[in-house]
Amino acid sequence: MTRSVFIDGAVGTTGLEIAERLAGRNEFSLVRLDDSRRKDREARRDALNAADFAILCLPDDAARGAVDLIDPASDVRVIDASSAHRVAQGWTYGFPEVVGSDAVARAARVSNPGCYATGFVALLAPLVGRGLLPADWAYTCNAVSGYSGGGKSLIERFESDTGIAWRGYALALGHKHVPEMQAHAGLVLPPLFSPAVIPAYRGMAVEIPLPLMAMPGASAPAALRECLADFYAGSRVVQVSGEMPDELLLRRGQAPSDALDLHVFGSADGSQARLVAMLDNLGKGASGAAVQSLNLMAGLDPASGLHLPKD
Ligand SMILES: NC(=O)C1=CN([C@@H]2O[C@H](COP(=O)(O)OP(=O)(O)OC[C@H]3O[C@@H](n4cnc5c(N)ncnc54)[C@H](OP(=O)(O)O)[C@@H]3O)[C@@H](O)[C@H]2O)C=CC1
Ligand SMILES: CC(=O)N[C@@H](CCC(=O)OP(=O)(O)O)C(=O)O
Repeated sequence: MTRSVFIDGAVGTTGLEIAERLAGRNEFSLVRLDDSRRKDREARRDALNAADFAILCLPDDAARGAVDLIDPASDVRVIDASSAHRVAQGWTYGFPEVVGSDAVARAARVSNPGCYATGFVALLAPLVGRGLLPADWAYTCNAVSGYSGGGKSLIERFESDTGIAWRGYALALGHKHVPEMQAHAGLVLPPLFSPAVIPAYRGMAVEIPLPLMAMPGASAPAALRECLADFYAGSRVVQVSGEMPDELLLRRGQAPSDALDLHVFGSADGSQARLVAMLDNLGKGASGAAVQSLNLMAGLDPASGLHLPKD
């Protein structure tokens, strides 16, 4: 059976990468609006209501507007790549490894996790959920992202001003991922989140420093690593490193990847740890995650069409 998929925002950064992952697959047929109609409200309304699946690759306000265009009688199932619905009632968080594959497979409305939130939630949700780290700690998170994370406008900026070596932002501490980071990691307090952009197109590192000696009831680094390895055992997307490499590198010109690699680094006496997630902001951080959810919703192998290391 071939299912129709309408990507609203198909010529944006995320939309193009989703189309690339679906190209050549006969389980899906892509519905396209030509350039003159891709922002036409009526054309979009028709396409949204007629498709089996709609994937919204739009700015937040436009994504909310797209959902408003859907007729309550339409059978279309929606995956929203924006941050509009990540803590909204009636939406399933599209992180099957964390919320369960069945929940995503059944859902009519799926909200794709934010790229930074993917790393943060992947590291903390199992550890807090299984009681190895306290839910009521004031967590901090430092992260760097490739500039494609900011969509067309940031790509244009970094590619025209090649002198930028580092761009700190969200300095007023109100980054839009904080609500989903708190909610889906199961935290009492919002994390203090410090993101930055580096002059690489894609790739990101998300780090959570842990002063374990001060954290009530916190487990030792080895136990944290074992818990994550057990939680993600069998996943083809999420890998937990069994070792502590001397360094972690993001490279310019990195190939697209839908993998998510997790690391636990601990001090020799076990009193401190650094949790680190490495991923492609356009892969498991956006388009790869959307395709993984689409596969599950269509009853297919969740890894179909994904860029993953060979087994
Ligand atoms: N880039 C990333 O790493 C990630 C992005 N996301 C999210 O995915 C969504 C898309 O982001 P991204 O692809 O990066 O953004 P881009 O800016 O690259 O693309 C957005 C696309 O949406 C189109 N668009 C804007 N308004 C409308 C509208 N009213 N109707 C139809 N099309 C419209 C734009 O058109 P035009 O080309 O004319 O500007 C553009 O093609 C955002 O919500 C973003 O936050 C999520 C995770 C990661
Ligand atoms: C580098 C950069 O600007 N990144 C984006 C987040 C990318 C992402 O995950 O976007 P969504 O939340 O829309 O899914 C930002 O910080 O706003």
